[in-house]
Amino acid sequence: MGRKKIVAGNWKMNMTPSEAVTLIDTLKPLVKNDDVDVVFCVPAIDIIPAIEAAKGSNIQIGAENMYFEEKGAYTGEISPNMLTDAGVKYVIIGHSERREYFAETDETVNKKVLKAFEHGLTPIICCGETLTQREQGITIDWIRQQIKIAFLNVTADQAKTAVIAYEPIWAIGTGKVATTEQAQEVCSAIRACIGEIYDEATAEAIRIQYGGSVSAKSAPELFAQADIDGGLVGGASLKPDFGAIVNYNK
Ligand SMILES: O=C(CO)COP(=O)(O)O
Repeated sequence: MGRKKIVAGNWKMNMTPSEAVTLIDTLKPLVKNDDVDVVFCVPAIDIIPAIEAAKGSNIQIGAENMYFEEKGAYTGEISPNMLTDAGVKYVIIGHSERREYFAETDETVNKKVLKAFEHGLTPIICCGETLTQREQGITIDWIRQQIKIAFLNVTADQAKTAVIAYEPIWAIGTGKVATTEQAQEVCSAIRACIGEIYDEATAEAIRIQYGGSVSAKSAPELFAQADIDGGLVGGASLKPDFGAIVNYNK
């Protein structure tokens, strides 16, 4: 049994609530594809209007981040309960921009991943190397470390339902997409690492996305790779192009 593809948009810090509704109305008819799970990860303030706007479509709404505590004195943070109560199913954890600008670490990523599973949220767990790391030949070592810490104390049953997004930092927002071979090589190493931590069945079940300058042009070849189960799309998820990316196989 094959893994179902999953294509997620990461809107980052774009779209006001009213712009979110307009964009979803525009994209709704373009992102129909029974072969693909379609997720729009939107800013927290857009979640409620986005869920309303996406009703009756195949679009699921995700969050871009959440905190790892249940509630309390954490000014500015969003709790897992707030997300599930609003109808959110997916949450991006540990995006490289969160790690770079908001001091997230492999350890906080792990806490958030555990908390997401506790609440029945599917985490989209991000990993990726810098250009320097790639040039120094330590990409696979680095990614394995990120994965091993992110999955500490995660059970095999939980891991089977997780999504991992491999996003080379040098390919994000740069128009520099990793070559198909580079992307497949790392996604295959991630699957092997999951196999080592858990077992073959877990490695086969987990879904691994590629992210970094994914476009309507690059998506078909990327998503056809054995270990690439879809994409996490930034810039192109804000445009009608996203419809073509979701329909990469048509
Ligand atoms: O960071 C990304 C998705 O999370 C990728 O962004 P771009 O598609 O804009 O390169």
